[in-house]
Amino acid sequence: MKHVEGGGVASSLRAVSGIGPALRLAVRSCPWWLAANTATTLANAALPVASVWFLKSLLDALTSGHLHGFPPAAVGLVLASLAAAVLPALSTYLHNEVERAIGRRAQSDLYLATARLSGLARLEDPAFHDRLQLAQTAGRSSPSQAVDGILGTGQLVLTLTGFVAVLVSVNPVVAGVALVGLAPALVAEIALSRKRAGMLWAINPHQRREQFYAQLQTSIPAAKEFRLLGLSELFRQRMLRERRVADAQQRRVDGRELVTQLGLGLLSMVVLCGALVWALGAAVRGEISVGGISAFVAAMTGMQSTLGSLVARISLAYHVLLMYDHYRAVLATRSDLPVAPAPAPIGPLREGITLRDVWFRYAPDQDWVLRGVDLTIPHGRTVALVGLNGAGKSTLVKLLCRLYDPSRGSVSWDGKDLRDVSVDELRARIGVLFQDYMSYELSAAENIGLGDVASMSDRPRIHAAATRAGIAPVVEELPHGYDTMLSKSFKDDESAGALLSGGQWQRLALARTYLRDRRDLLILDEPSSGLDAQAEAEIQSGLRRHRAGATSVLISHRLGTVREADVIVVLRDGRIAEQGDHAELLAADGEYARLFRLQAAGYEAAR
Ligand SMILES: Nc1ncnc2c1ncn2[C@@H]1O[C@H](COP(=O)(O)OP(=O)(O)OP(=O)(O)O)[C@@H](O)[C@H]1O
Repeated sequence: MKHVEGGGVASSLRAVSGIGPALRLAVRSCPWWLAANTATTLANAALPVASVWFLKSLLDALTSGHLHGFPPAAVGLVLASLAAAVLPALSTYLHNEVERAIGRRAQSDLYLATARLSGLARLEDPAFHDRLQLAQTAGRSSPSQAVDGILGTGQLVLTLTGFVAVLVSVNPVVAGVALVGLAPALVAEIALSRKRAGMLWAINPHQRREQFYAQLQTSIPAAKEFRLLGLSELFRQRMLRERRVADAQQRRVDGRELVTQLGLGLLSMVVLCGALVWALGAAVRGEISVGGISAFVAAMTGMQSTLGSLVARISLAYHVLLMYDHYRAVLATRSDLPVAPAPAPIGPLREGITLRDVWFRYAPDQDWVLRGVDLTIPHGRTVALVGLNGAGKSTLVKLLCRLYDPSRGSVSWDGKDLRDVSVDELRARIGVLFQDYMSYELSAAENIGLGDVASMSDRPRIHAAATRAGIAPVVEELPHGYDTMLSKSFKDDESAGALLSGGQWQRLALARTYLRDRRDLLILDEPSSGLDAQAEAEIQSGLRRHRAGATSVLISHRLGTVREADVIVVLRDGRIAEQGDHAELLAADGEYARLFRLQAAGYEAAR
């Protein structure tokens, strides 16, 4: 589906076709508030014309001597003034309520849509990120602005019709000329809206980079290197450079807007002056009454300002719809992982997981990361993956979790291709500690409990997982034990914040993985990389017990950690270079033996 990037008639039509979905969203979000808001808007629309009409009747009654017409006109004028005093405030209140309700609903729908993207590829696409950023802003405000635009346009059209009716009753030709004279404004404003939407899309990558540089300068994780390496000035300059590029594009559109507005202002002045000259001439010739002159002048200036507002409204609504198109595009984004029409049930692992001639690259224009991998992970066994940096170990793990599909070949679970089973069911059977695990700015208990959301409040299980990962004593010493916030940004009086060391965070992440110990497949990608020697030894023995009889995949650069694995697979440049158990690989005297001796020599030399 092609979406609006700021130009072209087809994309404009697409944007306008967003009116229906925006209105449906509004109705679903808050039907009653919306109905009340619509009613006050319509009442507001009738007020200015009613006032002009009551004033005309009043003046005509006074000047013609037909005084029986005076009381109803006076009462009408008072009531219209009262309503004019009350309705705007009521309208603002209702409008804000509608805006909040739609914003909540739109935000919820947006994040439901992004959660449906079950793989990683879309989130790694920069163009998708640009769109997502615009969609986040547009999702919050555009649907309610679109409703505003429609209601506001309706209100102004109603008011305008009233003024035109008054003018036509005085002189139809002048009314027609005044209306036609202002048509160019609409065309020019719409063209400007399109330019502005296109500019916003074009500057998005610059704004994203600007935000990135800005956040870096105050981020806690970056603060040490920034201070030590003196990086603040470099990134401040880069931030400003991106800002200047974005500002230059904004300035160009602002300049165009300035010229257009000046031209339109001039045109509207000419039309108004012409009408006034006619009205004065007609009054001198005695063609219109005093009430008629007052109605004409009021209707003419009213029509001018209403037309101006109408043009601005329409162009704003158009701009909002162009932005809303990004929101619709995100909602319509299909998952990067095709969903099987009738997913096969996936049971507990009985035989094993098989990779058959698996080729994988992250994008068609990038190099292959895995090149024809054939591998079996038998049920109840531990398979270790080793190899140099960039060999493809973590990528293989991501394919096991179906975060990507292989570009060629297949991964199967007891013979069932992962593409044919439900991705949620598959992931429910896997426990993983990723190499780049998350450190959540939440309480210690939540950091562990997230491993199994259903057990978030199961304290005995959380304690058991923490004990197994060797982090329980540290957590118990924290100011509020398991309820301590592990953050300096979100602490409050009830949950004083504390920060952990790198190795302690790693143990906490391991505890989170242990909470999923009833799963069929356990994957540990560098589980002890940040741990001290004693901690590593404790973790090793814990892991040994934990893995006994379970199917697991273990990645580690410390070859001592993997020597007990049933099968050790050495990956080199995305291919399996060799596999076997520790003794077999040492006897083969290949890459593994070379790396193992290299590490052992390091320890020997240190003695
Ligand atoms: N999300 C990604 N997008 C594009 N390329 C990627 C991505 N992740 C990894 N790569 C590339 O894939 C290759 C293999 O990376 P991978 O993380 O699988 O290696 P690894 O064997 O786990 O390395 P290490 O031992 O350093 O953890 C690398 O060249 C890397 O640049």
